[in-house]
Amino acid sequence: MTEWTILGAGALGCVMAGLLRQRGERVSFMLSARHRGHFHPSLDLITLSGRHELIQSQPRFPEQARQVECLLVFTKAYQVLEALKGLQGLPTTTPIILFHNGLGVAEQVQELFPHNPLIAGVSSHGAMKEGDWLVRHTGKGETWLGPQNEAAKSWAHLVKPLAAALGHAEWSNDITLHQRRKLAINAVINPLTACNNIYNGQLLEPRYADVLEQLSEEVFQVMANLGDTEEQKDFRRRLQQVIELTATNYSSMHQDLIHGRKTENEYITGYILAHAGTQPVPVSSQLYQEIKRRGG
Ligand SMILES: NC(=O)C1=CN([C@@H]2O[C@H](COP(=O)(O)OP(=O)(O)OC[C@H]3O[C@@H](n4cnc5c(N)ncnc54)[C@H](OP(=O)(O)O)[C@@H]3O)[C@@H](O)[C@H]2O)C=CC1
Ligand SMILES: CC(C)(CO)C(=O)C(=O)O
Repeated sequence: MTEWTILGAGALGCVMAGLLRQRGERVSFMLSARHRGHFHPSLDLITLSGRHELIQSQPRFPEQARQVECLLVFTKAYQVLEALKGLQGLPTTTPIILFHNGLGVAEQVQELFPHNPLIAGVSSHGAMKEGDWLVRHTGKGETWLGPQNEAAKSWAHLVKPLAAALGHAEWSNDITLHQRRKLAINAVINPLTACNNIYNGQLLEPRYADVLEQLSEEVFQVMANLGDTEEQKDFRRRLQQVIELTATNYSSMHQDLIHGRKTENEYITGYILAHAGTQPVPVSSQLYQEIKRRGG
């Protein structure tokens, strides 16, 4: 049985580790230097039904990269490269699966590990960190995997154990489409909620109707120019659904900004700006600059 090594023991990485362990999968965590010399307690996973489950896993450090069989990367987009640079001993046959939000990182990972199967993952599970080694699974979602290079094309079988553990996992040969569709939602909800200091559901208040409309239009047009054939009404319906489903949540960008952490602005709204071409994207530009100005 393959051992899944999780790089990024944060909210989502810990929930995924917990779900895999619950199905009897072998799981280890590739930890950052700050965990060295510390006692590594069991992970306390609060399930969707509110039950606490203690999860045992194997701690590992970068010098053990040679032993990694399958690497699942759950760091923030801006942490991926730094975290992977420490794993130069990784066997060239080990698949690397990137789960961060936003786009633009995989190309750099490909340069760093040109021979490894490189897979993109898109997950809509919800996870929240409530303390040290204490995470809450806040929402069950879909998980899509797909190849980012030639070497990855023969790894579709990975979805079978993942589907058994996560409830859903599917392989898509057009994973970029899934990534862009998720990014489009994030590019509307995240910067608007972060800059206005509101939870997701407040976007449906009449005072945000105009800006929501303008930003949705900008993001939709950029994606359409990139070749996405989704109709605008379907995009708006999807957006509305996510806002309603996550109405009481603060978006990840809101939480990062309010806690003084770096955001994924560069990989979400930055991606929209970088791919706008000649299309004007004034709302995205303004939000991008505002988040930067506030240190995010
Ligand atoms: N949370 C959610 O519900 C969802 C999140 N996502 C996406 O998944 C990604 C992860 O999100 P989330 O789990 O919330 O983020 P977190 O910040 O909770 O987790 C990231 C983790 O990565 C670890 N990390 C950073 N650098 C390194 C390194 N060099 N070596 C080892 N570990 C490292 C951090 O550990 P340390 O503290 O030790 O530095 C941290 O625990 C993001 O891109 C997010 O947008 C996608 C869907 C849902
Ligand atoms: C879907 C959404 C917007 C939920 O808050 C999200 O993915 C995020 O906050 O990053």
